[in-house]
Amino acid sequence: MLVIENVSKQYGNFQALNSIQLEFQNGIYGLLAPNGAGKTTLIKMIATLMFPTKGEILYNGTNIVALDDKYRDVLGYLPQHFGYYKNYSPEKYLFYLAALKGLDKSTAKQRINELLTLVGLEDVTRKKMKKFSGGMIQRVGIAQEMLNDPKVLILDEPTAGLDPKERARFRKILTSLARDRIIILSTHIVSDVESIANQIIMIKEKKVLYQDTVAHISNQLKGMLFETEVSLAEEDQFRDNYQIIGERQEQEKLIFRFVAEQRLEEAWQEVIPTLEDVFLHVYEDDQTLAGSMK
Ligand SMILES: Nc1ncnc2c1ncn2[C@@H]1O[C@H](COP(=O)(O)OP(=O)(O)OP(=O)(O)O)[C@@H](O)[C@H]1O
Repeated sequence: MLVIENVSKQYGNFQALNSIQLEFQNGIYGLLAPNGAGKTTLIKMIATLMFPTKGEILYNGTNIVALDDKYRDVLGYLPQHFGYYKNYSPEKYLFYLAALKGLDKSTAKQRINELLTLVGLEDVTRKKMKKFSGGMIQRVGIAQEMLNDPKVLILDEPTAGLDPKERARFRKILTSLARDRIIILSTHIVSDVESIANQIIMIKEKKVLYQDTVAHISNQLKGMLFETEVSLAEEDQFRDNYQIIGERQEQEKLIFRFVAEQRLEEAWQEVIPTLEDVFLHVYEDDQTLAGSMK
């Protein structure tokens, strides 16, 4: 088990995270927040690339800094951008990394074969990576992180630049890996984690706002989310009165999806809230969201 115990992080005078308290068991955790909320900071501390200003991170009860190499042996970390040799094939690249990690040749051979099959690259093991798509490179990244069979696998915005099909494939691979390890996936894209995460962690104003299941978090807006038709003449007033979460135009009418304390009009249709609705609701006033929606 991994525990983040009252962790704060300060960059000079700037506080990036404040009293973060989290617990991780085996399974997938989606760290979901807009850019700039502190995801990378948190992830770098879990990966021991940075240290908390206050508090500590414990793996099975011991501070990860004290565990040192023993912790790094069970850790896999895929950063936002990872370096690889374009002219290498995945097989050659993984052999090279396996040697650096001290795996013997026959263990490495078997493991690399298994991993390249797991990530669906078995037909291109000897092709140069310079010809690979973004999704294929990310799959090489996962294989690379899995070489030492980590018990804590951390991925920072791993789906950036992937198309929907590649994202779906990525989710499937992670699900297959989550049975016997902790997977922490940071993203600002709700659909990356909505269907696969056992728990979602949302950070707001430098603190943990939620650590809960998708269903429980979505329920936060139960009874408060509606859709209704609004004429163009009523549009401005409606926008002033309610938080609009989504909108579409149908013929001459606008259909708004919005939050209100309770149902005030017969015509309002109550709708079932999704994680995306809660995300948009929670981060509405967050200046960082503007950047993450680009
Ligand atoms: N080395 C640093 N010195 C000063 N401020 C920093 C440093 N690193 C990050 N920050 C600030 O801390 C805040 C959190 O940054 P962080 O990179 O953790 O956010 P994030 O949620 O991961 O966003 P992104 O996805 O854009 O990386 C931001 O306001 C950022 O400007």
